Amino acid sequence: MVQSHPHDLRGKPIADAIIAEVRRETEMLAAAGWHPRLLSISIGDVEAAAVYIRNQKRQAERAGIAFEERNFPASITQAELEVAIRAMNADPRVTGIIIQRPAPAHIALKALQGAVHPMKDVEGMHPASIGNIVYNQLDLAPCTAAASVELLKATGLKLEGLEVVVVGHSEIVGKPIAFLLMSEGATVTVCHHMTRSVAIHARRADALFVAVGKARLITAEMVKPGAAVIDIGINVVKDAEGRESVIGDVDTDSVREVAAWITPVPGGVGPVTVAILLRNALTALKRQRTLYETAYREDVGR
Ligand SMILES: NC(=O)C1=CN([C@@H]2O[C@H](COP(=O)(O)OP(=O)(O)OC[C@H]3O[C@@H](n4cnc5c(N)ncnc54)[C@H](OP(=O)(O)O)[C@@H]3O)[C@@H](O)[C@H]2O)C=CC1
Ligand SMILES: Nc1nc(=O)c2c([nH]1)NC[C@@H]1CN(c3ccc(C(=O)N[C@@H](CCC(=O)O)C(=O)O)cc3)C=[N+]21
Repeated sequence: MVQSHPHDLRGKPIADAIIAEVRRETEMLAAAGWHPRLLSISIGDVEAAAVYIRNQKRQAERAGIAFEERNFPASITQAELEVAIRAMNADPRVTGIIIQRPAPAHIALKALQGAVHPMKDVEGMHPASIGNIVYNQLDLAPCTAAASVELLKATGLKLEGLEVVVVGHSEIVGKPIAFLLMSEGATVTVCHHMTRSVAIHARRADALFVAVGKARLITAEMVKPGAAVIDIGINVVKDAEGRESVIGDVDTDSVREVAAWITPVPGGVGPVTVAILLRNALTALKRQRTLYETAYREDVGR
């Protein structure tokens, strides 16, 4: 068990609160005959994603959402997968589709994500969903990005005018975080591998988001005293005895002395990411219900 520190901004209580709220709503929907059900697609060896899939399944069940895993052989083609996804799109019993990473090299994940119907895009990764966050419609955002912003909100800091720095600009994490924060009124600086001095930018930040995938990239002297630090990185490292452990992108022990809040890894962004996925599933189900009820309104089609 990892010890909790006074400056730690823990994800578990935030995730639990989101899941409890989702459960309350799924129970009401189920009573009206609307049963949320997620399908998880994994391709080939699932070892690297096994922990996340297990967590997703366990939390989905707590939230009153059915969760089914479909593992396809590594030899499956892109076209065959797209056919399978289209069948899930057309199946009214499927609320949402999750495409687990990593996938074999011959699979183009972006094209697969694009094959998921936007109404069933619970991961918020379809180009239409990404486009919506640019247009300030934030309710089906990419899970990890939304989770990171949710953690910042839990500090109670006012986002309007807040100086925020995001390190990393990937499509699934860094860029969506920047868009979400801009929508909330923050002043956002985005750093990446060509940024001349990440340290100079990072030190000005009231809130620092780090999504790079490099262990201990962010050290204490790069952090403004009193800042909130949201560590999204997941890195497997070995100690001197060869024991493996998971750490983030932030040198947590030194940064804890400077920051007012820091998200631990594990136990920070990860659990909230799963909770947001489930909240997205609820959002998707409610939209599907509205669509159905609109299409079959009495005054339509007569
Ligand atoms: N907790 C969670 O739910 C999730 C955690 N993750 C973790 O977050 C991390 C980032 O994931 P992801 O965004 O997918 O990774 P990518 O590898 O797609 O992106 C990494 C980003 O970091 C930038 N970068 C690389 N080196 C530096 C550097 N020295 N200084 C500043 N920026 C740099 C890259 O810039 P450029 O493109 O210019 O090279 C790129 O934008 C990983 O550790 C991943 O495991 C990811 C998803 C979910
Ligand atoms: N399209 C897509 N969507 C994703 O959501 C996505 C992805 N790609 N690529 C990989 C990352 C990783 N990810 C995590 C989810 C949960 C935990 C999680 O639950 N972590 C817990 C437990 C970890 C543990 O038990 O070791 C924690 O941090 O405390 C972590 C990481 C989602 N990802």
